[in-house]
Formats: sequence, structure tokens, C-alpha cells
Amino acid sequence: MFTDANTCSTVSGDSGNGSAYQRPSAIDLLYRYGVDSSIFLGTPERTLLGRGVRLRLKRGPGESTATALQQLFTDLQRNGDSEAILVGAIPFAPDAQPVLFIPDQLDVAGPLGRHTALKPNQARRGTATEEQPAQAVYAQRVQQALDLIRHTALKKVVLSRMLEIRSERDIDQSMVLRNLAARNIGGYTFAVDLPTPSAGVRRLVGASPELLLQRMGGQLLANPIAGTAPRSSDPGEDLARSRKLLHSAKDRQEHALVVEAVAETLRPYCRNLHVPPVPELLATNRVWHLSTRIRAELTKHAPASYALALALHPTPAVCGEPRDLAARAIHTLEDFDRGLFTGLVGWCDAKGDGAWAVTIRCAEIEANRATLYAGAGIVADSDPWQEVAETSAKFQTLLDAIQGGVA
Ligand SMILES: C=C(O[C@@H]1C=C(C(=O)O)C=C[C@H]1O)C(=O)O
Repeated sequence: MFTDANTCSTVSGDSGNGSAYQRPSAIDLLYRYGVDSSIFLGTPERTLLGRGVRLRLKRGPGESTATALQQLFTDLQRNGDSEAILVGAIPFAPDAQPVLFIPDQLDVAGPLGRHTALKPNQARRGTATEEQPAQAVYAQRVQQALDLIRHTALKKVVLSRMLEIRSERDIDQSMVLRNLAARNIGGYTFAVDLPTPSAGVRRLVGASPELLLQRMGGQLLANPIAGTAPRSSDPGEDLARSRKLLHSAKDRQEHALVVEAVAETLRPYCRNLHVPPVPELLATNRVWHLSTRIRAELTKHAPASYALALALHPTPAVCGEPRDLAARAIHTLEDFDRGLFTGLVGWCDAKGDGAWAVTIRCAEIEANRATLYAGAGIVADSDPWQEVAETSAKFQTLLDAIQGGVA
């Protein structure tokens, strides 16, 4: 159904009316996002707005998400439904239930781009915040991770923090999404409706700079990101920090571990795998990153986007290296369940196309509460308090969108 990225088409779940074409723009879709929306996804290629849930993916006992998805697309095709687009989020832990569904109705438009109508709103300040763990405890955990790196085969582990905000009034989820979209042009902006036992609306909202994997026809793109420095409001200092990051041996090592792992996993499915020898800088509103854009042509029998993405997940950008030791360290050193944070968010279709971003710079929002997440990669030369500063800067992307603040 994605024939022209600059026009918009509607894919309706009601098979009798599936041919209804409209032409709202990406900005229309963003402003239409509301209580009846089940998903918004803005990527550098296109914008998706979904309403309702026609079909939710349910994994059988012991079944992997990749197997369940393959079965679902086989069943859909057997029923003559080859246009369906599946959207949603996959958690960090491989055995946790994903939130994946085919919307009742899905509107598709081109990318949001730099639209003058996108002006961040000022919002109410949060009234109470609670960190988990406290900054000093997080610094201690980083020190414990450094001890593990010194004494075991662990090379890198990503440790995260949680920040809970409680506001006097309900947080306007649509406004948070619009603020994120206005400040994070070129990234992956998302809002996913989450099942909740309460009558309220609980959503995962965020703006990720990191593309785990995109497959369009035979073309593959992956954009691993690792190595971070907080930005400065002073332009000279900001530039100096970006240059320091680009030449930092510690950050280059942290980055290289991710690029190597991604390239090695993809190599068997690729021809002409192009891995740039040095990373480039990528700026978000609050941090500088080291970024590498890996491109390839896929071989004829390469798996679908979701299968490739799940083969990569979790990369050392969000878990560590080696993966099993890092996962164990995360289990010991983090005292909350990551849930969907550091998982995947995106879309895929029956043809095997799709795009999956890494679920970072995000929060779960329900009523007057928001739970924010941020992590940082720890390698041998990491400094505990610099990792505190890095995770604080990462929280700021969501804090800006929820509380207002500088654009
Ligand atoms: C885990 C996060 O980010 C990841 C870790 C990074 C790092 O350690 O430099 C950079 C980008 C992401 O791959 C996060 O933003 O919460």
C-alpha cells in the first residue's frame, strides 16, 4: 500500500471499504492523533496514524514473536489479505508479550519534515518527580559494572534509570507527541496505545534517533547509535563537545562493538554490505551521538523486516557484549522491569517490508503520571558521574515535551 510516500492512502480494516482514498498530509495525521488513535508512527520516510485494533498478535505458549508473526502473515495471505500492515512495540525481554496489532484503519502520509506549523507548546510543569534509582545509587551500579568489566569477560553493559513524574492534572498525550515531533525531526516519533486494566488510556510515547533496521524491497538500512555526549546551549561549547565525542577512544570503542555485532548478524542475508569505517555525528535536541548508517542489498531469500530486526535484538546498544553476560548484569544491577523500553517499535507488512526503531527516549504515560526511561553504555573507561549526566540529558527529551522548556 506504500506506493507513494508523498501522498496519503487509507487502508481500512473493513474489507468492503478498503479502497477509500484520502489525502491528508503528515501534519494532518499528527494533529488528528487523539483518544481514538491506536498508533502514531513518524519516520523519515512516512507517517502512519492508526485507529482501533482489528487484530492483535497473540503468542502461543513457548512461541517466539518471530514465529507468531510469520504465522499471522501466512494466515492473512491465505485469507486474501495481503495489504495488511502490522504496527506496535516489542519489549526488551524476548519472553515478554509484544504489543503488536493491525489497526482498524490506517492512514499513511509522507514524512513530517520541517513543517512551520510544528511549534512546541509550553505545558504545565510536573509537580513531583521520583528517580529510580537515585543518582548516587546509579553511579554505584556503574561502578559495579566497571568491576565486572575488569574481572570478567564482560566488555560493555547498558544500565538504565527510571524517572517518574506526577502532575497535578492529566498529561495531554497528544501535546506530548506533537512536541516530540516538533523537536525531533528526522527521527522516529511514536505513540502506541497499551492495553491497560484500568479504564484510562496508557501510551508509550517517544522520539528515538536509532533505526534498528529498515527493509524496503531488497534494500536494507540499519543505523546503530552508541557513544553520547550531552549538548550545550552555548554554540561554541556544543561544537567542542561534538568534536570531543567524535575523537573519544572510549566512545569509539563503545560504538564499534555495536556496529560489529549488527554487521555480523546481517552479513549472511546481504550482498554488498556497506559499513562506513568511521562513525558520524548525529544530533538530537539534547545529546550528540556517534552514528553509523549500514546499507546492503538483501539476498533473495532474506527474512522479513521483523525477523531480521528480532535476530538483531537486543544489540549491544541497549544490552551489551557479550549479550548473555550483559543481560545477566542488567538483571542484577537494574531493579525495575524495562518493559517496552529498549525494545523495538515500528511496522511491517506481508511483503516483508518494514521499519523498526529502538524504543528509547520514551515514556509510558497514563492520566497524570509519566514513567521516563534512559540508559547508557558502560565500557572499561566509563566514568560513573558522566553516565549520570548522560542519562539525565536523555531524560530531558521527554521532559521538554511533557513540561515545555527550550525547543
Ligand atoms: C539506552 C539508550 O540509548 C542507547 C545508548 C547509547 C549510549 O550509551 O551512548 C546511545 C544510544 C542508544 O543506543 C537511551 O537513550 O536510553
